[in-house]
Amino acid sequence: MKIKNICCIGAGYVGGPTMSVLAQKNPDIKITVVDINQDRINSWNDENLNDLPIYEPGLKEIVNEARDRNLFFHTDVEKAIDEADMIFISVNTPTKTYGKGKGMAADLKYVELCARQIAKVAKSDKIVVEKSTLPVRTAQAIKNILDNTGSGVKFQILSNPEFLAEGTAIQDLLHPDRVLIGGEESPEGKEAIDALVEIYATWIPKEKILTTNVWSSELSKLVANAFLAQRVSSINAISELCEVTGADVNEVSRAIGMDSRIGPKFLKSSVGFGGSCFQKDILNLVYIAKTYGLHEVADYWEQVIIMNDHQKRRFADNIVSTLYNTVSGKKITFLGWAFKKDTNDTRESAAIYVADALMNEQAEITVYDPKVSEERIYEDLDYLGTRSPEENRKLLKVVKEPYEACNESHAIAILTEWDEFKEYDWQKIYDSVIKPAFIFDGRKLLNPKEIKEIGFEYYAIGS
Ligand SMILES: NC(=O)c1ccc[n+]([C@@H]2O[C@H](COP(=O)([O-])OP(=O)(O)OC[C@H]3O[C@@H](n4cnc5c(N)ncnc54)[C@H](O)[C@@H]3O)[C@@H](O)[C@H]2O)c1
Ligand SMILES: O=c1ccn([C@@H]2O[C@H](COP(=O)(O)OP(=O)(O)O[C@H]3O[C@H](CO)[C@@H](O)[C@H](O)[C@H]3O)[C@@H](O)[C@H]2O)c(=O)[nH]1
Repeated sequence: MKIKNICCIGAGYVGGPTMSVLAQKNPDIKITVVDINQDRINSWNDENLNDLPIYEPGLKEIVNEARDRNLFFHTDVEKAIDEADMIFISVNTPTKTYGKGKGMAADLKYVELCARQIAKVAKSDKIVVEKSTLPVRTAQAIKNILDNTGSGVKFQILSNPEFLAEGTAIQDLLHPDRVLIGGEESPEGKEAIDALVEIYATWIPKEKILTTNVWSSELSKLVANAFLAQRVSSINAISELCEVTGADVNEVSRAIGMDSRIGPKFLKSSVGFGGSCFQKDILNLVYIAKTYGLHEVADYWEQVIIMNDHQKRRFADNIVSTLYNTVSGKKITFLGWAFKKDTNDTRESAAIYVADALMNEQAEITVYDPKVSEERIYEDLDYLGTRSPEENRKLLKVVKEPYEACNESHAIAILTEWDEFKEYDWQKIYDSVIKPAFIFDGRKLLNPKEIKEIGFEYYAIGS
C-alpha cells in the first residue's frame, strides 16, 4: 500500500518537526498538519519563518524547503482527516489534573477527541498512527471508538512513539537510534506496518526500523523515558553524596561511564530534570503499575520522581542557607529558564520550582534566558498558583540582557546550560555584583578555577 496523503493532528513540539522531516524526505506525499490552535498554525505559516512556534536548530531550513510544496499547516481538521490515508495523532497527553488518577495518569481526553473526530469524518479506510505517548493498551480504546461508527470504514491502529529530544529534534529525526512501529499481527496489520516502514525507509536504514506488537511499542516509550530519567536521578543522588565527601560528581560520572556496560551518556548531574515528558511518563508508568496491583514496581519507579523533587528543593535550600539564612529582599539572578539548552520550552523546568521556593522566602528574582519570553515565564509561575499574578510580577523581573540581569545581584544561579553563559565576561559581572559574590551553578557549567580566581564564591552541584 502506497501512502499519498498524510494528516497529522497536533502541530506541537512533536507534530511540527516530525512532519516537517517526513515531508522533506517524502516529497511525493502530501502532509497536512492541523491544530485547533489558530495562533500556532499562523506561526507555522509565518512568511519569513522568524516566528515559528518552536525553536529547534535546523527546523527553519526544513520548513522552508517543504512548506507549500508538500507540507501544509491549517486548522481545518475535518478536511485533512477526510483526505488522508494515514492519520498521525500527535496531541498532548498531560498528567490528569482532576478525577480518578489525578496527578498521575495521562489525560487522554485530547486523544479520545481525535479518535471520535476521525470516526465521524472518515469515509474511506485509514491507518491511524499513535504518535503521542500513551499508556499501554490505549490502542484498544482508540480501536473501540473507531470500530463502532457503523460506517463500514476499516481502521488499522499503529503505535509509533517519538523519541526525539528537544533542542536536538531535527538531528534526532534525521538520524534516530531506532524507529519503533507496533501493529496488529494480522495480514491487514502487517500491511499497515509496511506502509509506515516505507515512509521512514526513505532516509532511515531498514535495520533501524523495529516492528513489534502494539503493546510492546506503547510500553517501550514509557520505559525508555523511565530509564533515562532514572539515570539522571541516580547521578543526582550521588551528587549529594559527593558534596559531603569531597568527591566530584563529574569525575565519578566519567569513571563509571567508561565502563561500557554503563556507558557515558545521561550521567550529567543537574539541578533536576525537567521537560514535558520525563515526569509525566514516569507518573503514568507508576499509575499503570498500581492499576495492576504491582505496588513494588510502582514504588520503585516513583523514587525517580522523589529524588528529582529533592534535587530541586535542596538547590534552593542551599542558596538560602549560604546567603546567611535569608534571601528576603535580595536580588537573585537566574541565568536560564528553559528546561535544557537550545529550546524555548519551559515545561516542568527546574527553574520554575527553584524560583517558587525562593519567592516563598521573599527573594527578588531577575531572570535572563536567551530564548524564553517574559510572557512564558509569568505563565509558568501563575500556573503553580502559589501566589497572585500581581505578586509574581512584583517578585520576579525578566530582562533581555545578561549583564543587566546580574547587575547589583546578591547571587547568580545557573539553571540552564546555555553555551553563551560560558562566554560571558565574568570579571565584568563580578565588578557589578554585591560582595561577597555568590554563584550557584546548577549545571556545573563554569570553570571553577577561573571563577574562583576572579573572586566569586562558587557552589556547583556535586562538588
Ligand atoms: N515534546 C517532546 O519532546 C516529545 C517527545 C516525544 C513524545 N512526545 C509526546 O508527543 C505528544 C505531543 O507532545 P507535544 O510536546 O508535541 O505537545 P504540544 O502541546 O506541543 O502539542 C500538541 C498540540 O495538539 C493540539 N491539539 C490538542 N487537541 C487537539 C485536537 N483535538 N485537534 C487538533 N489539535 C489538537 C494542541 O493545540 C497542541 O498544539 C505527547 O503525548 C508527548 O508526550 C513529546
Ligand atoms: O545527563 C543528563 C541528561 C539530561 N538531564 C536533564 O533531563 C531533562 C530531559 O532532557 P532530555 O532527555 O535531553 O530532553 P527531552 O526533550 O525531555 O527528551 C526526553 O523526553 C522526550 C519526550 O518523551 C523523549 O522523546 C526523549 O527521547 C527524551 O530524551 C532536561 O532537563 C535535562 O537537562 C540531566 O539533568 N542530565
